[in-house]
Amino acid sequence: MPSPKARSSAARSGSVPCAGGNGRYEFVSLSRTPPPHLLQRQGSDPTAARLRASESPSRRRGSGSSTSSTGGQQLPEEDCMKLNPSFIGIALSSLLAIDLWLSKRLGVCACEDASWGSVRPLMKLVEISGHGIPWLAGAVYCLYKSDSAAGQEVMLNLLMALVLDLVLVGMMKALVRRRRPAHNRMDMFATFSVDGYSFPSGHATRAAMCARFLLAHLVLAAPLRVLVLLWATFVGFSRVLLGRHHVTDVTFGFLMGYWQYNLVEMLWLSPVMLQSTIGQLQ
Ligand SMILES: CC(C)=CCC/C(C)=C/CC/C(C)=C/COP(=O)(O)O
Repeated sequence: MPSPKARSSAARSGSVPCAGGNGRYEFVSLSRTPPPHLLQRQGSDPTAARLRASESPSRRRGSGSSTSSTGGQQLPEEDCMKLNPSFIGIALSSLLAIDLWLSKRLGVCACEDASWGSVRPLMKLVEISGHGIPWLAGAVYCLYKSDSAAGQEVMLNLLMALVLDLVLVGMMKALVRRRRPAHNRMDMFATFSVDGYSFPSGHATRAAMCARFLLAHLVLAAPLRVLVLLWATFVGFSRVLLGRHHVTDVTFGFLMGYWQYNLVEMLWLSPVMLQSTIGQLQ
């Protein structure tokens, strides 16, 4: 075995230890051509195979053929590519690892025994405030009760926005099929089958979209506008605290909800348009 000192100097010089035929370790430089006796052994040595695989693609291409020939062994190019992860691949798996770790650390209300388990009932109230059913019921009730054409128009479009949100989030969840965090307890009120999936958070999309909708179409005093923004933020944050979602599910949910409001504005249903559509149908 090399001494720790030998190992650290090897790391500095860009060389790696490799088991020699007599059981002793020898050092091979990654930047220089290995001596012939080692080249021969690399053909069947797994350590050497890893070294070849981690060689940069440009160096491999430099060999002038679609196969790398080292020590007389022909190695298919695709095999090397599989073992040599791209920068984007490494960045994505690092982000995923941070996401899993952070989501687990923040899931402090995931059950009653968790560190903030006592506030779980309060978090579940926040969860209900962002659920689809109260929002749909509220929009239908306000549409029915509204006696002005402008009020009816706004409520009709809110209803359309809520249905659009359910459809888009359902499609996205079915497409991505990311599992909810392992520490989540599936005790949610009224869910669809796709709600078994985690990405994106439907509560976060709805909170972001409805907050934008209310701020744009209701005349609210400044403290109420701040309250709407705080509510939307808290709904998203509570998803992670309850252990329902990963941080990235909520972040993406907010972005998607923000964008969904743009779509609602584009598809805005006006009374004139509705009348002409109904006229065409008759
Ligand atoms: C009228 C009707 C069919 C309403 C359906 C409303 C409904 C069940 C919405 C699902 C809301 C929900 C549980 C979304 C999941 O949110 P995440 O934040 O956990 O993704």
